[in-house]
Amino acid sequence: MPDIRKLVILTGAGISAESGIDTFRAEGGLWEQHRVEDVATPEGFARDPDLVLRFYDMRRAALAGVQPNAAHRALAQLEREWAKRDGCDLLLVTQNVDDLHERGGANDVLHMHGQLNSALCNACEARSPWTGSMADRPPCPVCGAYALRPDVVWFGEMPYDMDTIYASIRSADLFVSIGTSGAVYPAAGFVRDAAECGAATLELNLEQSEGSAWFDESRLGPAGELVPAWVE
Ligand SMILES: CC(C)NC(=O)[C@H](Cc1c[nH]c2ccccc12)NC(=O)[C@H](CCCC/N=C(/NCCC(=O)O)S[C@H]1O[C@H](COP(=O)(O)OP(=O)(O)OC[C@H]2O[C@@H](n3cnc4c(N)ncnc43)[C@H](O)[C@@H]2O)[C@@H](O)[C@H]1O)NC(=O)OCc1ccccc1
Repeated sequence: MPDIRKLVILTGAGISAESGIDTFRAEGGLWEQHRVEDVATPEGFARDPDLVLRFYDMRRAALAGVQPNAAHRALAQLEREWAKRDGCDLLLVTQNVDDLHERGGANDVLHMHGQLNSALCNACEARSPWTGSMADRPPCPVCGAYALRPDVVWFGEMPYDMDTIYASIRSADLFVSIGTSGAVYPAAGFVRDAAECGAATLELNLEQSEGSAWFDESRLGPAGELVPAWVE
């Protein structure tokens, strides 16, 4: 990648599939087990907060039983190499709320849809590292209010750090998408934004996605094989 200086990488649930984390739309995936409207919307939280808090407690607890895979580790290695190259920028943005990029060795990961290991207080808006349960309604560690919610972006809510993401996409030489179905916006629109700003675009995915037509190149296969091969 000699002529690439500005690189943006977007990841989705597919990069964590080989670690044993359910994807969303696969057979038996998360959205088959739970109605999105009930567990991943502000309205669902208002209607039945216990159901939502238990849903995220279950996913948070499951994190302890999984490990990063070769794809996570390869991106961490790329991050280290890229940091040594003068005038080169790498933005690693993920839709995933798991912590496998960081446990795979990556330091600078932008979680545009939030993180399971973080609590958001609806009273003081503080964010607190969180690894335990939230269903037993603990108080906010900052203001003491009983108003904690999972620090994740639900449908209808604005994703995090969109200005940073769009600024990087606008100046990118290469946009790479890994393990995402291209079904959820605004993330699903990034490839089009990048292409319109003149970036080359590459997709690494198990199968064709809803956005495949927008990529210059699509390599199909498991991320655990495709990503280390691409990074090499
Ligand atoms: C369903 C969809 C049509 N709806 C939306 O997109 C909505 C509404 C909307 C907005 N704009 C639109 C435009 C058109 C239509 C609709 C909309 N979007 C929103 O509400 C967003 C907020 C969306 C975020 C919701 N929260 C999530 N997650 C956090 C919670 C939680 O995790 O519980 S979304 C969640 O689902 C998405 C799942 O997608 P994937 O990660 O791709 O997973 P999926 O299972 O679908 O696919 C896996 C892929 O991996 C591949 N794979 C599997 N195994 C492997 C393997 N081993 N190797 C490689 N690949 C593999 C498979 O082949 C597959 O392709 C991810 O984004 C994930 O974060 N907010 C917003 O728009 O705010 C206003 C706004 C306006 C302007 C600008 C900014 C904002």
